Amino acid sequence: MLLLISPDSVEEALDCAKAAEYLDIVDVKKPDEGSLGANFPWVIREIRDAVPADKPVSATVGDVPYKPGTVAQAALGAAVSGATYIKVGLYGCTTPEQAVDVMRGVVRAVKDYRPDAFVVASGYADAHRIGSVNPLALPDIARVSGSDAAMLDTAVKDGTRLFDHVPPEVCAEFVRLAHEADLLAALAGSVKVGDLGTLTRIGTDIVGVRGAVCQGGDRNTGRIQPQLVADFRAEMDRHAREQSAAVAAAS
Ligand SMILES: O=C[C@H](O)COP(=O)(O)O
Repeated sequence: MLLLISPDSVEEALDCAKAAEYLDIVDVKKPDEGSLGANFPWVIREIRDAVPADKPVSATVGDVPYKPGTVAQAALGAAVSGATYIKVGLYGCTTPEQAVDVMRGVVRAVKDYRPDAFVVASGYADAHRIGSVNPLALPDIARVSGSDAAMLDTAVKDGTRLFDHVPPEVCAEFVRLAHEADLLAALAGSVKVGDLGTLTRIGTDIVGVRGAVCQGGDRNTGRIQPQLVADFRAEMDRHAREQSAAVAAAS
């Protein structure tokens, strides 16, 4: 499982850089503009310059409306600014057809510019609260649009968490559908260390976190702490070892 960490500024990205050996992807966002709020192009560029070259930089394009042209242009902006993972939060899409429209535009805009870029179609575990597409529709939206990964995060950061809205067995189905479509499955939403056993067991490919590695567990007022990133990774590695041992014992 890969660890994606979301700093909200160049300063926090520098703290991520101190913990670079423990994380896999640095994800640029602007939490005060929403769960997948987009940051400025110059911030993406500065963060790209600040973190080690072998760590991919991801950028969120926003909690986007159903406006395929607008979103495609914004996604290209993130790629031009140095992001190689482009994450789109399909907030304003109420049907899978609308979501596919948006993601097709993003895939074309991004991959025409940079064929090796990685496009992530993100929905929301708490989609029922915002009238957005059903979480289990995301793998097919990603497949049909030519995206590389399907993701779930939470739209409303009010202390409720991924598993409060999409229980583990439904997350497992999400992962299964993504793998069946040859996509990576990414899960986030106030994930805590205690969730790592389940996320590992169901085969999650990427776990995205912010709050869990911020001081006091607070994604808004706390800053990312390199030691908390190291601790989180240690738990991920422990669960991965236990999972491998269990699989070996069962075979
Ligand atoms: O993409 C990951 C998100 O930033 C998760 O943030 P969170 O762990 O505070 O919900």
